[in-house]
Amino acid sequence: PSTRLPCGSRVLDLSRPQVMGILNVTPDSFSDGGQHASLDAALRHAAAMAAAGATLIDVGGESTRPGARAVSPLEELERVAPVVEAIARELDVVISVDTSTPAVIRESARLGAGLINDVRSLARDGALDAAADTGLPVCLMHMRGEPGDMQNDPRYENVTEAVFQFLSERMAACAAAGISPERVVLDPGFGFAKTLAHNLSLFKHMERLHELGRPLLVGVSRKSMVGQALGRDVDERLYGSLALAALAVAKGAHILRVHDVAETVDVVRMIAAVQAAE
Ligand SMILES: Nc1nc2[nH]c(SCC(=O)O)nc2c(=O)[nH]1
Repeated sequence: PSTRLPCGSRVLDLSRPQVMGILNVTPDSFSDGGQHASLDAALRHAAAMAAAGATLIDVGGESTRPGARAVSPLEELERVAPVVEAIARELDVVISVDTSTPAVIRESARLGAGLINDVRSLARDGALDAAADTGLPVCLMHMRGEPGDMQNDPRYENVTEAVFQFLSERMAACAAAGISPERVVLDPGFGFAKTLAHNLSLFKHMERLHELGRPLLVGVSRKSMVGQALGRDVDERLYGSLALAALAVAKGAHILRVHDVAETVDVVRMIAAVQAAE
């Protein structure tokens, strides 16, 4: 695939791995404890992540951790829009908006977002058209069901093949809606409708997804797969998250969605130093 990804007014250089900093603007986000609910705190956090080397900031107004309660489109818009507008004004980063809501997709694009990141792969009514109309790239991610029920005994014959098939189908749906494959980024959806065994197997066989011919985005930072594999609480998952970041880069991932930007940037730079050697 081309190593350049146009993201609105900016271009992302995917010839090297890019780090996407997570900015939760939800009152119940599991790892930030909703501390970024206020706009200036959110902007300060985004600025710190950009300074640490994040080239994308992922703004999410809906917590999609297992069991999270639903948020109304208006409430989601009120959380997200001011933050997108402020970051677009203040920072030189690609703004990714983590949303499934057509109104938020449209308004965020108008305010300067450069990437639509929908964990539901534009399944909601109007989402495909909204994303198509923005002209922005979109990240499609594998999930089954909803955050409220997705962890109720998920089963797969072969989880990697199921993810491959799902992403292939969603890319086709995008193409049919006028979103060309060149605008698509793919994501295995770690932690969404998957057991630990599913997450580990999917990670092990992640290279299979390169056969779809699109950049890969990987989000495993501080997730339960690290917690369950190591027996660590959410604020003790840095080392496990960095191990997975390194392995994802080794497996050809293009974008890493993380909480701990500075640490992950050093992992990426160290790997790049070795790969650049004679
Ligand atoms: N594209 C993409 N978007 C995401 N949004 C979340 S929210 C849950 C959490 O951060 O634990 N995860 C992901 C992910 O893995 N990929």
